[in-house]
Amino acid sequence: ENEPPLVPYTIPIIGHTFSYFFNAKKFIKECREEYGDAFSIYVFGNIMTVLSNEAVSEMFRNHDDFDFIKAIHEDIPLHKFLIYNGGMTEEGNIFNAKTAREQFSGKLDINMPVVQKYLEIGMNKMLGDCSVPKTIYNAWFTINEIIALPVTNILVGEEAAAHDDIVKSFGILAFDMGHLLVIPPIFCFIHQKLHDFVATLPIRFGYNPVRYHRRIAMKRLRPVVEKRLRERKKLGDNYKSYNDLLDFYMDQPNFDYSKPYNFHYHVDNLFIMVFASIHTTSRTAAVALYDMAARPELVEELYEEAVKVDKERNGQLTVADVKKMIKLDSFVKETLRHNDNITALPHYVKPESFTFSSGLTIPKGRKIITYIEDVLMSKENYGEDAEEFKPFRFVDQDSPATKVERSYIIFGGGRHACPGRFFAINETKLFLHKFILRYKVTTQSGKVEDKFRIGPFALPSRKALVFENRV
Ligand code: HEM
Repeated sequence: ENEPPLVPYTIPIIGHTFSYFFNAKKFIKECREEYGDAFSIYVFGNIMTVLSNEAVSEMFRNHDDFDFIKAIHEDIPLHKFLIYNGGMTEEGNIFNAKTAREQFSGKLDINMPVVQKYLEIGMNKMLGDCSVPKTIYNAWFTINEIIALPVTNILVGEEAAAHDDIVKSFGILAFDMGHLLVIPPIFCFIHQKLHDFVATLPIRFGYNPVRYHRRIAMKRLRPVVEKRLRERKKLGDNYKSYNDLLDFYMDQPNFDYSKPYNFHYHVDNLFIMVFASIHTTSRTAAVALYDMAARPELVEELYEEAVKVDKERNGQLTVADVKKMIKLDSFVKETLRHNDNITALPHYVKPESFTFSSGLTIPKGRKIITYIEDVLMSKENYGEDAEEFKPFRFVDQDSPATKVERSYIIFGGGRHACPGRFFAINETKLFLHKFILRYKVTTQSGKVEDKFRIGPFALPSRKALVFENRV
C-alpha cells in the first residue's frame, strides 16, 4: 500500500529494460517529470524504485535501513573472489571506513609529500617528454598507471612499491574485476539466481582475477613484513612505524603472521582499499583532463593560479597550498558534478518496509537507486544554468569539492559518505597541478568529447587526447 507509482509498461517481462538501458537520460527524466521524487520502474525482471531530491536525502539520513553491500555484491561477486575475508561485509566495511578516514584522509600532511613525489615519477614514466606531441587513446589507462604509483606507496610503503609488478597489479585490479560487470543481468528476467549463476561462471571454471594479483602481492609483501617483524622484535618500543597501510594492518590485534591464511585475510582487506582508492581517483583525474582538453581558456586560468602557488613554495606543496588552489578546486567539483551518470548508488531496503516523510512506502528487499543526474543538475540548487559546465562556479562560494551537501552527492551522504574524499580530492588536485605546469592537452577532434556510456552509467571518454610539453 502507498508504494511509489509504478510507471506503466506495455511489454510484459521486458518492462522498461530497453528504455532504461538504451535511453536512460530521456526515459528517467520523463518519469521524474510525471511521477515526482520517487517512482518505480520494471527492469531486468525486477521492480526498482528511483529516488530523487528529498527522497535521496532521507535515504542518506536513514542509511542503516539501506544495504549497499548487497547491491555491490550483486554487480561484482567480491565475496567469491576475496575468499579469505568474505569480500565486503558489514563489519569489514566499518573497518575499511575507519582505515580510509584515519590512514588516508586523516594523514594528509604525511601522505601528500609521498603523493607529490610519486606523481612526478609516474608522470615522467608514463608521459615523459612530449616535445613531439603524443596522442593517447583511452587516456584513463595511462592516468590510472600514474595514480597507481603514489597510492601503492601509501598502501604498502616504498620498499614493496619499488617493484613495477605490484604497482601494475594494483592499478589494473579494479579493471580486471570490472570486466565481469559487463555481463548484463539479462538472466534476471528468468530469476536473479540464474544471473548470479551466470555471473559467477568464470569463477566456476577456475577464473579468479584476484588469484593472479594475490600471488604478486604475497611475493612482494612477505619479505617486507618478515623484515618488519624482525625489526619489531629487536627494537621493541623503539620500533619506528612505517607510514603505510601495511604497517597499520600489522598493528591490528587480529594480525598473526604465524597463523595459516591470516596474512591472506589482511591482503584481501588491502585489495578492497586498492579497489576503493585507485580506480575512483584515476577516473576523476581522467575525466578532468578530458574536460580541460577542449577548453584552452580554462587551462590558462588554471595555469596562472598554479604558477602563483608553485612559486611561493618552490614546487614543494603542503596541504595548505593545495587548499589555496581555489579555481582548481572549483573545476574539480564541476567535473565531478558533470560525471554524467544518470543513476547511481544502488541499495536494498533492509527493514520490513521504509516509509518516506511523503508517506510513500517501499517494502523489504526492494532495490532503490538514486537519480543522481537530477540531484547534481538541480536548478533549485545550482540556478538556471545548472546544466552548463562552468568551471569556476564554486569560487568564493564556501563550497569545496569535498563538502557533502544534499545537492552534491557524488561522495554519497550521511554517516556513510565517502571517508576517502579528502585524500581523493587532494590527490586529484595535485595531479592536475603538476600536469598543468608541465603539459598542454587538447582533444584530437578539437571538441568536447562525450563520455563512454554503458546504459545509464558513464565512464571517461575513450577518444584521443594529444599531450604536448608546455613551452
Ligand atoms: C573521487 C573519488 C571517490 C569517489 C567519487 C567516491 C565515492 C564514494 C561514494 C559515493 C561512497 C558512498 C557509498 C554509499 O553511500 O553507500 C563511498 C564510500 C566509501 N569510500 Fe569512496 N569515493 C572516492 C574515493 C575514495 C578513496 C580514495 C577511498 C579510500 C582511501 C575511498 C573509500 C571509501 C570507503 C571505505 C567507503 C565506505 C564508507 C562507509 O560505508 O561508511 N573512497 N565512496
